[in-house]
Amino acid sequence: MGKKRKHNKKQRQEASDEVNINSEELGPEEQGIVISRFGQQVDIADQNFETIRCFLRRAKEVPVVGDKATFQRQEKLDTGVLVRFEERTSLLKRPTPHHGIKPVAANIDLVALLLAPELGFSEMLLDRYLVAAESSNIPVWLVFNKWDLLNDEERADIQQRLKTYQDIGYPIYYISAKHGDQVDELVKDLRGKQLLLAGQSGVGKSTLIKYLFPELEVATADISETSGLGTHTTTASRLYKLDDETYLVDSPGVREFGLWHLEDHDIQQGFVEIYKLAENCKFRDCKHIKEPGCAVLAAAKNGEIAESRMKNYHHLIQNYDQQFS
Ligand SMILES: Nc1nc2c(ncn2[C@@H]2O[C@H](COP(=O)(O)OP(=O)(O)OP(=O)(O)O)[C@@H](O)[C@H]2O)c(=O)[nH]1
Ligand SMILES: [Zn+2]
Repeated sequence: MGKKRKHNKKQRQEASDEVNINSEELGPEEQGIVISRFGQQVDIADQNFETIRCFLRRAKEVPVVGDKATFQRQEKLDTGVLVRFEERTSLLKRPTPHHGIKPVAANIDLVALLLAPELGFSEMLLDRYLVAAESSNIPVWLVFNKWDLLNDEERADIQQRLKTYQDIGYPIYYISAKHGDQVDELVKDLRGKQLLLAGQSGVGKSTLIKYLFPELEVATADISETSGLGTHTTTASRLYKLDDETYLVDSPGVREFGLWHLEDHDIQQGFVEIYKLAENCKFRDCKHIKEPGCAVLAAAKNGEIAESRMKNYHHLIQNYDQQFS
């Protein structure tokens, strides 16, 4: 009985999809980029970066912000239909509370991780973010914001601490999003990337977006008003265009991805300078805790690995061992 009802519901759903998607009324195929998703609908920006709300043709297709999409317009309805999306160069996924994994942003080729002084800049949190980004195989740039709040002595201290990361190979920028200091330099280097803005609450992500897109509030209001479809909540991911080849994704779902659960192998590979040395360890499954013939421990002893990085690596790997094995 219950089964039958479900079936009928499915048929009704299919019938209503037919109403929305009448192939005779569809325009030619066009290329665009997914800028936001709301359940079974997506906002796609066309070649002029004008937004069109599109329906998904099949429920199994799950486009996310950043996907390159082919769509067709339904002129009469002022909407469109997503036809397909291209193969992705990267896919950032988020764990869900019940051990599931949810895709959140596609084709991200750089994470710009914002840091700020007054939240108590912490190497531990930074290392967690780096491990999470490395596990998705996405390069990270460190962007230290609110530089205007620091005096010379404080600046020297932060620069000294971040030098460890520069030496490992992470590019570092010092900016003030509020006043626009050094932001243009950062943006120049970002050209050609599809980047994700990440960082703890309060580091200044919205302030940076507002500086880069002064018209933002107008644009956002336009979309929800003219479409009249679905809800445009502040929790939706969003893609902004900096220029024809540079896009910025702000996704509240992944802003704080440094706080997610980390797997053992993520931790081992996520400390890139440690991982590089690990191939010289005597045991292939060496965790560099106290194993004999450990090349990492030997390098740490010689000062080739920064003390704080080694300490944080040990802290993470041992805590997770205790918790999950
Ligand atoms: N002095 C100074 N303050 C800044 C700067 N950037 C941001 N702030 C301030 O820091 C506070 C938090 O900034 P937001 O942009 O809201 O931070 P956020 O990262 O978007 O925070 P969430 O939305 O919670 O994720 C605000 O009061 C900003 O005015 C800066 O460069 N210098
Ligand atoms: Zn080892």
